[in-house]
Amino acid sequence: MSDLLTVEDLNAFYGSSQILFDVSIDVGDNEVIGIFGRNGMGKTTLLDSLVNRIDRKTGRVTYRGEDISEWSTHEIIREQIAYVPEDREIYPALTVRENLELATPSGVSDDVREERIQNVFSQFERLGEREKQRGGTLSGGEQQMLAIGRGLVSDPDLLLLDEPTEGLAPAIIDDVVEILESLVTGDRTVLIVEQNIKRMLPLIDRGYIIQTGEIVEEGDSEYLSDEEIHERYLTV
Ligand SMILES: Nc1ncnc2c1ncn2[C@@H]1O[C@H](COP(=O)(O)OP(=O)(O)OP(=O)(O)O)[C@@H](O)[C@H]1O
Repeated sequence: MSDLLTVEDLNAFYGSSQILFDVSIDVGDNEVIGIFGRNGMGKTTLLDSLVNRIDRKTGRVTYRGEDISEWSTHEIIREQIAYVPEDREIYPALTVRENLELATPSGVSDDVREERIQNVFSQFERLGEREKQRGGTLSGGEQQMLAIGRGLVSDPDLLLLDEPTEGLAPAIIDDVVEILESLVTGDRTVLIVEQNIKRMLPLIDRGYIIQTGEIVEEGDSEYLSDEEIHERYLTV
């Protein structure tokens, strides 16, 4: 399997605070990778660093063999890397369809845009049924679906998902896990950041655990299912 994304010795800073320390990870083509850790450990900062939404960083980020460390966020997103942030960033006053239309990259023809929106609707039927409903009136799970749909209309080669189950009621988490299951089957490459390791383990191929900005464990889903690891790094 070839590497799609490689991160080497990443150090990330907000102002004078260092948040990440020598983080190295790799993501192979078609792999589903998890990054797990408690609140405030640096998971979001890692994703933000990949797309350069951060004050300052050192280290190297390579995508398809090309060094993208110094690229702007806009240039990185244009390379088919879609980022679904934790706060979802949907437009509450716009309809589901308008949210999806706006997220489709400019330069895509009307036909292709429509095809991609229809693909999202066939993957997430509930969104199709609510096509004309405003984003802000959707349930938490549906808003997460829409946020992921907004990522998918760029037809990404790599999807970055920040805490898709964060802040959702348990029944809605079930829905989101189901959405993620349908997302990770097939040939998609996904990097998921989560606290909820137990729900994510069945979905991922491999994962990393991050503790105060450092990678402290890595392994396949079987290795990461060890309760001792959960107690040490994940249970609050
Ligand atoms: N914009 C910022 N300015 C300064 N410090 C920040 C900023 N964003 C995050 N931090 C700090 O960086 C550290 C890591 O935060 P980060 O959001 O990456 O953690 P996380 O593991 O994603 O946790 P959470 O689940 O709370 O999002 C925290 O101490 C946080 O306070």
